[in-house]
Amino acid sequence: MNNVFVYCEIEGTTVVDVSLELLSKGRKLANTLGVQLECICAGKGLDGIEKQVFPYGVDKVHVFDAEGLFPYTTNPHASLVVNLFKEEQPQICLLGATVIGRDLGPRISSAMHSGLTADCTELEIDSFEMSIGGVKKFYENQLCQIRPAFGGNIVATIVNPEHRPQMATVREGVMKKEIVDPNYKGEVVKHDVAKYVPETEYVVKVLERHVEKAKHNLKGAPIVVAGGYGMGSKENFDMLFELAKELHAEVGASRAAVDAGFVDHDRQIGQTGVTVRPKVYIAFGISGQIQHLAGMQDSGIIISVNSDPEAPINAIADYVINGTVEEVLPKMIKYYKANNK
Ligand SMILES: Cc1cc2nc3c(=O)[nH]c(=O)nc-3n(C[C@H](O)[C@H](O)[C@H](O)COP(=O)(O)OP(=O)(O)OC[C@H]3O[C@@H](n4cnc5c(N)ncnc54)[C@H](O)[C@@H]3O)c2cc1C
Repeated sequence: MNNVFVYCEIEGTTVVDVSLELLSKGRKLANTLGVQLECICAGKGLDGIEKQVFPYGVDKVHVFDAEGLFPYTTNPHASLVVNLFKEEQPQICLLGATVIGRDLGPRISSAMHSGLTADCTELEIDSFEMSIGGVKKFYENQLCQIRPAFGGNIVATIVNPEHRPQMATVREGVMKKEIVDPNYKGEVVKHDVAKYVPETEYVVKVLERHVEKAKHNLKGAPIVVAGGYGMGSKENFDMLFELAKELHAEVGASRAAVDAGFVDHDRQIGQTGVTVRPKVYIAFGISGQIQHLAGMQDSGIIISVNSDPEAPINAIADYVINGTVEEVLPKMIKYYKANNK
């Protein structure tokens, strides 16, 4: 009872990355609280699904396996989670900030009369004194849901001290996926789906599905070369793609570069884009606003190429090249081309 729960999103019969990342975070939160980590896997043909989640330290996996639970539709999944939560009374529930998580999360929180913080960038356990309705109280071991607010101008810590479960969504790539023990063994509970999902909830039937293949591997690339508004043009971005080819890297961008039409939106890095953690991140003409840093600050080595020695990104960079992209990029391409021969 009062454990930490993660709703695992399943594509076919595979638990998606964002859910595995949340299991890793959930394990740490559960350890701090001294409780168990449980997860929900709902879909079709889920025999052996537990093998995918146990290495992340899951103590109990709730399996709901039935025709009609894959592909995801809102009502049956909301119904099974809410009915399970009424029995289990979790204290925390984490979901991916994905299309599914954004659809499901509010329905669960509304049914449970709880709160939900979307797009958290960090989750911590803390205790504090707080005054609600003029009454001061000490709240122990609360989930602190941290995220940028007011257009990214402040970083807010949101708490939900009076209601349970404390619910948060997190975007893919924000938390780190970490195996606790490849041989970790928990308990598998196979639920009778009909007990949790009345027949009347199957109101939508998916007739056809089209899953787009990712055009690039920005999230998993060991080296990312990213361009900002300082790149100046789409043509200069072509040089970035040329450098990326020599370095076996992927090309990323700031939102200003995307908005200027220099590069496709799916390459945007940051708070409203992809989160990356490459071994090496080279930022060309990126100033380093907080929303951009949110998506790359955990990179191994950060190199900044900027004409402004005072650019904020230089403060977190390991190496700074003070110069224009027009000067520096051709030299780097020439150097790596010569060395790759
Ligand atoms: C709610 C919200 C969400 C956001 N989400 C994101 C997000 O996910 N990702 C993101 O990136 N931004 C995001 N932003 C926008 C963010 O605030 C910044 O506006 C943006 O990151 C700036 O991009 P930039 O650094 O490329 O451009 P600028 O801030 O204009 O910086 C350009 C830099 O290039 C340098 N420069 C200029 N010319 C040259 C040259 N020839 N050679 C070398 N250097 C040069 C300049 O010195 C400067 O440092 C968000 C904003 C809001 C309000």
